[in-house]
Amino acid sequence: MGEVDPAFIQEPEHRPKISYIEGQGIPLIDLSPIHSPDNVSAIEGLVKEIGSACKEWGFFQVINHGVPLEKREKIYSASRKFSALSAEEKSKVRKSEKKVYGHYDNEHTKNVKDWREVFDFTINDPVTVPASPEPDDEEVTEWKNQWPQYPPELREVCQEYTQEMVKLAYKLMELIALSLGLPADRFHDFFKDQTSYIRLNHYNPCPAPHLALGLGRHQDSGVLTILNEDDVGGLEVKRKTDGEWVRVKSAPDAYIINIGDTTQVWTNDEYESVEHRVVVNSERERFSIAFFLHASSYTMVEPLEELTSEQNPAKYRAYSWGKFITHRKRSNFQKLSVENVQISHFKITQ
Ligand SMILES: O=C(O)CCC(=O)C(=O)O
Ligand SMILES: [Fe+2]
Repeated sequence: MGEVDPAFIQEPEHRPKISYIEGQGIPLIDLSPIHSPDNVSAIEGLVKEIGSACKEWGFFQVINHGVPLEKREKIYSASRKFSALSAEEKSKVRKSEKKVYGHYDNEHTKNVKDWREVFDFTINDPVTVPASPEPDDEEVTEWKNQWPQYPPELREVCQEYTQEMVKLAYKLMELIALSLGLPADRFHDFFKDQTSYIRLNHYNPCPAPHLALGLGRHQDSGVLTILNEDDVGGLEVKRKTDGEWVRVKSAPDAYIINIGDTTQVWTNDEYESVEHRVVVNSERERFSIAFFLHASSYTMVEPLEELTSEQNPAKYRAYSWGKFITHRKRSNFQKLSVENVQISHFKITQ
């Protein structure tokens, strides 16, 4: 049994189990119909599948998504090269409270250290956001990317990959809108100046995988996440039906999609954002790439009017997306004595 710094050790109830349940039930959805949009009945079938997946799991996988394999291979290759650089080299693009994108290996989830390193970049560089989380402060600031010298192609392959993610994200949001009985383009306006970003994840082999987690349990705070993982595995989803952790077994060439907190609020809890975490192992390193679809910073997030009624009143107060992310970014670099800002803080209690 290996030993790790106590900062990584999870409380006993959050440690991974030795044996795990493989998430066979996680829906696998074939997106082929989106490439022939005139086939109305195929689209209708797809919309139904997406709707049930969002409702029952909050997680699903998609195949025939249209993202060229070559673009994904290129970004993985650059990500591997970057992760192999010396700590000193990587520290040149280190994330900090002021420089919020770049490399980081000291992240905590719920105050326990994660066994991973990340490289983050915003897809709209620079992105304009509030200068502080203070509600009355109207000042804005810009968050900019930091690109390393090596590998030189990193920036370009990331930009190419971004275009594919944005296209797929819009398609998925159209299907989600239709599944809620809304016009396909209902969500588009929220993304004019989107604050979406991409995270290249790297999980090293861990000497104590029974005590630590690659990434502690959490929900994604944005609209939707589009994740690709290599063949190592480790992502676990908290099954809605019984609260058990189940392992996602990624299908070849699939993307794993999950609903985020913003969508939960927009849909007034119709589609819930589900907890997930990453388990590590002692033998193989793991890479994954996550695209986080986020609204424009000036968006006020609140249940959509069409999805609320007298019988189903709004369950959340409106909150500013820009203030929310500014709050989150600030607390990422401080040890927390109170819980990070969550959508539950905006819940209306009757
Ligand atoms: O690496 C993974 O499989 C999941 C990463 C994730 O959930 C996240 O970065 O929010
Ligand atoms: Fe996540």
